[in-house]
Amino acid sequence: MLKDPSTKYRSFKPVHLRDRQWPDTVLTRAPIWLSTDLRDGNQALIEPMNVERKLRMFRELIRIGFKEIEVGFPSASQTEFDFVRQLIEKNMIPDDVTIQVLTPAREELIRRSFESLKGAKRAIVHVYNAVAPIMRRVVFNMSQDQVLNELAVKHARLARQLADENPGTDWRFEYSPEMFSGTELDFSKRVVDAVVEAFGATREKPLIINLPSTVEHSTPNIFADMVEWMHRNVAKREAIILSIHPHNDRGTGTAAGEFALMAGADRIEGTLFGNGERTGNFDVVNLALNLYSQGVDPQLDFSDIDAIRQVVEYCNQLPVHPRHPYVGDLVYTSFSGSHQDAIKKAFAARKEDDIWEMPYLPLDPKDLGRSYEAVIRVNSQSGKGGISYLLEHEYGLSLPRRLQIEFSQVVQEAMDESGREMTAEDIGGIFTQQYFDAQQPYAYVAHHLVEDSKRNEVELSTEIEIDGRAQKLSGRGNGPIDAFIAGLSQLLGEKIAVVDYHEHAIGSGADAAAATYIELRLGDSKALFGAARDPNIVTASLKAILSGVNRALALRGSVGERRVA
Ligand SMILES: CC(=O)SCCNC(=O)CCNC(=O)[C@H](O)C(C)(C)COP(=O)(O)OP(=O)(O)OC[C@H]1O[C@@H](n2cnc3c(N)ncnc32)[C@H](O)[C@@H]1OP(=O)(O)O
Ligand SMILES: CC(C)C(=O)C(=O)O
Repeated sequence: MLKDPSTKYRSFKPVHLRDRQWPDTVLTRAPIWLSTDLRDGNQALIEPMNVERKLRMFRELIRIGFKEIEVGFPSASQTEFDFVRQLIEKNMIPDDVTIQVLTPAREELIRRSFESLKGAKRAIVHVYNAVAPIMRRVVFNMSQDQVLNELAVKHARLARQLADENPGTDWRFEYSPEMFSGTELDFSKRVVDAVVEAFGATREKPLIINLPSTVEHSTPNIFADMVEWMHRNVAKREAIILSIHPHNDRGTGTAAGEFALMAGADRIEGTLFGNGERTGNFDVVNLALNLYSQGVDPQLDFSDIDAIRQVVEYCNQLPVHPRHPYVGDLVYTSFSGSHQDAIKKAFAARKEDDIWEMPYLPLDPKDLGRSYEAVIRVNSQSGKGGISYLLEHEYGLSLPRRLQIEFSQVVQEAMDESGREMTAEDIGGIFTQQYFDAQQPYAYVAHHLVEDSKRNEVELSTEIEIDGRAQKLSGRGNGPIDAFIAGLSQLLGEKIAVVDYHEHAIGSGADAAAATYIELRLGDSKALFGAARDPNIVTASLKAILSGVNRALALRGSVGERRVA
């Protein structure tokens, strides 16, 4: 019988931390950020960045506001080495930015890394070695004590010594017990305590201890428990800047990062949009904007997020997914009808300085340089709310509710036929064709209005065309609409009843026009709308009536039977 294949896996173990504090913590300030786009991100690319792409990324990271940037792995290749040299020799590192380089705990590679940093004003040398049982057993064939002494402590001392031999640079150090998330906590603590001593870290000159979930293999609360355990148990917490470096193998890298900061970490390493090994590194943009959406200044500038995405896509030669948090093409877009309706109503109710409270939109797209136009898009899942939102935002047409319902059926039919998404332009085109252009067979030409103030009435003379032939009409009434309806009813030989009337201005000043929507009933037909726009408000009303009559006749299929006086 076949064995259940899942039995080859082992579940992760909980951490015994009964009085854990992190679940009740709220993040109220930005962490220290380190971008590792140029190192961990770069080492995961199909084609690693050349110097030109690395420079482009470096400049973008500075523009965004990163103050610590891991610029490479200079002992890995000449390109990596040359890039670090170029930054230093061409004086390209701003005074408030510190570059960092990564090196394994291996003598020749540490020496080469120091060589690459010659002449730097400031630098962080980041040394790592794996500490997990699997690596001790199958890669190093070393005991815990050997890993601690022969890899970690020995190379920490070497790095310290090389720094002392090059006093022209303001050196800082970082140590990562690689695969921390898969290592016994008491062993990680032993290694960290020993390395803190080897570097001679103090409160004044702290060591960055970076705890990676090199591979994420537990729920994010477990990683947070491990970080809190370290935060509370390391011997010299005051001499440590506690950093974390989550990956995203289980899809919970962001949660792991947030929880670990709540658990006591001061600093976090990640990449823009989460590029990195396998399913990626921790996504800095994701956390920064999560903080921002809670009213916390992330100290990083994502106000033109699409421009940043373009640079990242160019440098990494990898696309960002359309549903990627905060940046994807579709993340501020609502297709479903009830969502569109709620967004439309909330935008209408919102005042300029209100707290952002918007259904289905956790963050104001404008803050990231995105526009509201993309918020609502229309397909077969959409309803009247989205359709009328687009007409209002793109064309300034504010349809009355019953016309919204009537028009959404017209759009639905068109969509069922085409089976594709409708753009604002498509919808504007359908509305124009259905309502504004409904001037056949009856078309407005001119009118003359005389007010009879004694009788409180008006007399309206109108010239229209019927299938291109001129026709004069006249009528009296309590206003121009009433008077026109009287004349037109006589011409048609049918009663025209006005059910509803709405009018509003579009634009202002010399370019202003009136938009008029009139719901009417021709004879015993069902009520429907006509609509028109015109700089003259009376003309707009008369055209809207003709639009309604023409639409009613077309619907009835009785155009041929109309009576002409
Ligand atoms: C989780 C992380 O992201 S860590 C960063 C990983 N990033 C990278 O590896 C990208 C850049 N790396 C490289 O360019 C290369 O791998 C280098 C320069 C680091 C090393 O290259 P090489 O010497 O050719 O070794 P290789 O790439 O095969 O790495 C494995 C070797 O390093 C050894 N090694 C790793 N760490 C150590 C250490 N601290 N001390 C001694 N040996 C070590 C391994 O045991 C293995 O040796 P073996 O081949 O004798 O079994
Ligand atoms: C070197 C360390 C920080 C690393 O990249 C990892 O463990 O993922």
